Amino acid sequence: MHLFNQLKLRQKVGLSFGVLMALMIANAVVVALATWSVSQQMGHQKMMTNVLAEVSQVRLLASRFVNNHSRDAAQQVFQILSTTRDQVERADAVLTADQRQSMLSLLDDFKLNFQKYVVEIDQKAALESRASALGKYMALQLQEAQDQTFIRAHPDTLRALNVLEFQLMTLQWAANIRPAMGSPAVVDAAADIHQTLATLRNSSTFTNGHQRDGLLLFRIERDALDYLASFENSQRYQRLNASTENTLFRISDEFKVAVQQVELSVAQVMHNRITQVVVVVLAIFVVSVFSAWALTRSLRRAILQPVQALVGATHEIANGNLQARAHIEVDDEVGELSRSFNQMACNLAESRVELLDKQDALQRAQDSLEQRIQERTEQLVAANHALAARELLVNQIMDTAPISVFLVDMTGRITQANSSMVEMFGYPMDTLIGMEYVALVDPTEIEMRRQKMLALMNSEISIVDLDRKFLRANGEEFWAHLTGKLISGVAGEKLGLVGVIADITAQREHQQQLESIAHFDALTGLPNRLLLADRLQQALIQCQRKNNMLAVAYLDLDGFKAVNDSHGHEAGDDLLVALSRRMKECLREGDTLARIGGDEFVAVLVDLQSIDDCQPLLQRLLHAACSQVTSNTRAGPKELKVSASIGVTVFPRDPSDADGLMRHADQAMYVAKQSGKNAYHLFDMAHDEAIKTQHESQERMRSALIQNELVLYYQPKVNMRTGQVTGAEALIRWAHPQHGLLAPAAFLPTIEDLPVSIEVGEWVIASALAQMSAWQAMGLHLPVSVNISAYQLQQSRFAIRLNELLATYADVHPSWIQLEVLETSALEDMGKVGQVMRDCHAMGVHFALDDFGTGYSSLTYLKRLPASTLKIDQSFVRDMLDDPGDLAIVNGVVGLARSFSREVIAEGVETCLHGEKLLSIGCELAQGYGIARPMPAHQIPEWVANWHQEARWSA
Ligand SMILES: Nc1nc2c(ncn2[C@@H]2O[C@H](COP(=O)(O)OP(=O)(O)OP(=O)(O)O)[C@@H](O)[C@H]2O)c(=O)[nH]1
Repeated sequence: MHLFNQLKLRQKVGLSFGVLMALMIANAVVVALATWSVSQQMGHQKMMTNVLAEVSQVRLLASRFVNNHSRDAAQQVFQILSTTRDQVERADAVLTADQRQSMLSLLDDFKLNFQKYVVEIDQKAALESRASALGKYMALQLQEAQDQTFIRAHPDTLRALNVLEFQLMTLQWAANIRPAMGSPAVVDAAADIHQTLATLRNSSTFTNGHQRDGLLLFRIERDALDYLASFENSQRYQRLNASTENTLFRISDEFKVAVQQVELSVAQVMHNRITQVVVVVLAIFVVSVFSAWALTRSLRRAILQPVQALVGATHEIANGNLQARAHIEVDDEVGELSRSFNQMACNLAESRVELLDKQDALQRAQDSLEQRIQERTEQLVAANHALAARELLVNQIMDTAPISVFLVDMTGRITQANSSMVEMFGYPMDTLIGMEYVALVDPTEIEMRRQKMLALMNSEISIVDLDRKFLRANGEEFWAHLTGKLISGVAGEKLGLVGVIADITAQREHQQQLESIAHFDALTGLPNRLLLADRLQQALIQCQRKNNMLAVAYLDLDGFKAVNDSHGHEAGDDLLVALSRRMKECLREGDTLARIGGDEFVAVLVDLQSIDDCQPLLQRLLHAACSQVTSNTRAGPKELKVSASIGVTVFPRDPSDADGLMRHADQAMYVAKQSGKNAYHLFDMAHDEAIKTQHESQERMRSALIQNELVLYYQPKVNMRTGQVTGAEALIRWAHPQHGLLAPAAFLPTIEDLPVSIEVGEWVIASALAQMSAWQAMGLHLPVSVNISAYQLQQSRFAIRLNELLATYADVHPSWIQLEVLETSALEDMGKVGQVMRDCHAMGVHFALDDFGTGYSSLTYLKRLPASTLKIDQSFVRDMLDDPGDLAIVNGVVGLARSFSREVIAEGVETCLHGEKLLSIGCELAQGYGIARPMPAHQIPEWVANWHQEARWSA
């Protein structure tokens, strides 16, 4: 034990563990050996039991074979015998050599006897079979013999045969009864048969030598003897069987006894072995328990007692006795531990002193810290108060605003809201807080709005500003303006959104009202001009898409002013309202009726397939417009009635734009009015084109006047006889910027009878006067004639305007200007024109009748118009040398002039001959290419100075 104490703790534990392990292994080995030995014995015993069971099985099968000769049973017996033999041969551990030899010889004997028995049984079966066959054959023979005539003649023989038959049957019967085997009955039956056969042999028939009968009887006898011999032999085998059977069962009994003895001895061995095992195991168990107890005791002394001493010292130190020490005199780890512990206790005592010093310092530091905390806390409380006051203020401001202000976190839930939001949406504050913002919008849009809001939060867009529909708690929808802005924390991290919602329901209603006012007529409620323009535009797009037609009907009430004037404005209003309603009723869905002012309406008729489609609608409109209406007049309610004039244009036959269609419908309405009212008129495109062209020409000519593009050329007029230049005809030319110098025929017809032609005519007179004034200033006094159209001459203010122009150029004497009246056939009111000419004449102005002779009423003009000169048309002059008709006319005109005391001048003098001829007729005044072509004004003075008549003219 002292030695054990000297060991280290680790060694003590290792040693104890080793001893315990050795004991456990020894226990395990003993138990394993015992188990193996017992199981061996049990195996032997089981084998013996098997052998015994097989012996019983062999007995059983052998008995079955004995009883029913079952070939299967015999086969199994041989099989089991062979198995058992193998087992016995291999059982050298159980059986002694003698036992084994004796068992094997018993088994071999049994097998030999069983084989013999099987052979005997087979032979017996063969004999019995033979006896049976012979028996049947005998019966047939006996039947044959009994049937023989001769036998019937010998009753003894017959009787002997009958007896024999009976005896054979008896034998048969006796043999078939197994208990009777070998019994006296069989022996007696056999003796009787011998007796009967002897009787038969001695019978007379047998002996009489009737060969055939004798042969038959002899055969019967022989067969009967054979039968009997077979039978007896089978009986012998039956006896052999019985003895072999006995031998068999005896051997098997002996074998069984031998096996049982072996089994008993095996059981005895097993019992002895189990007893030995139990004793050994118990002994080892006791040794183990003792060893464990001894080891535990040693360990207790070596470990527990020092540890307890250490624990005691620890408790003492824990209780404040830092002088306590553990007194342990062992050399192991516990001893080391106690020494370390004692050292630690010393250190602890020293540290404690230091600690107390430090604790004092710490206490002082803590006091100062607490004071600082106190001060800081007071500051924080003050700051919190300020913050709370500020928050209160902000909340009050937020709650005062009539708008919803709220905060939304990054998941889209409302985290803060003002009281206006509670009022606006009708949710209690605690429901609003935590609610998803998107629950406030239209439920069908929730998912889309949620996605958009989350996208906004994760985007760079910091603010949204839009109008949107929201939903109150009671399900009521309302329009509001939403402003949403991303909010961030101090570190720039996104915190969510701040939202402001302002209810704009009233604003929108006001806006809708304004829109309504802007688009609808206040009196009738019909669309106004603005909305009409929009609808017409849309209708045109649809019409082009559907490839059909639409009509624009411009409707103006007839005589509406009279209603106002006679019955008052209110009555007029009533009438407008009632007629608007009726007219609207007679249109189709899709058509538009608009009031564009006063008593003017426009209907847009859509989806027409042809122009004819609009006629029934227009008829209905006319009918509705002239229906009777009861209106409140100044004199009380009265039946009033007006009618309407409608102008219609149809798109795309009229391919104009919306404005063009309106204008054309208006023009057509004007025509309807002109044609007697209460009717509709379809706009005429060709007519419109003509007017347009006329208008353009007029505008172009005005522009030419303004741009000074018109110029006057002058063609000299001469006296061919005297060689005097008598004047010049002013001929207009257009110095067109693109087309060059244009003759009057190129542009005057386009402005014929248009107001601009008057302006051009006046310009010609004014320019000629200006030119005359200029020439005069140069010393050239040259009378000038200008052409005046019938249209201009018929203007009521012509004389006045001429006077004004003459007054402008006062230095030019009126008698120096001559007006050549063109197109005299176009003069409508001869009396009026005559008066104008006389008025002009009174001013000193002379007239010439141009192209005289071309019109068939020229003579009337000559008679009634106060013209001092006749101008022979150049067409007659040019051809008079060849055409006697023209010459006759020229002659006639010259004669007329002379008769009426008028001057005559010929134009179209192209050659010297023309001049000669005219002179010969008596016409001295002339103009034409033969004299001079028309020339610019600046060339005239030189030409006048240099011109000389043809020598032949003066002759
Ligand atoms: N009662 C009423 N009269 C209006 C209103 N607006 C315009 N008027 C009058 O309607 C009349 C329309 O004038 P016109 O179309 O020239 O009169 P009208 O007698 O129909 O002439 P025709 O069209 O040539 O047959 C004018 O006297 C306007 O003063 C309105 O809102 N109410």
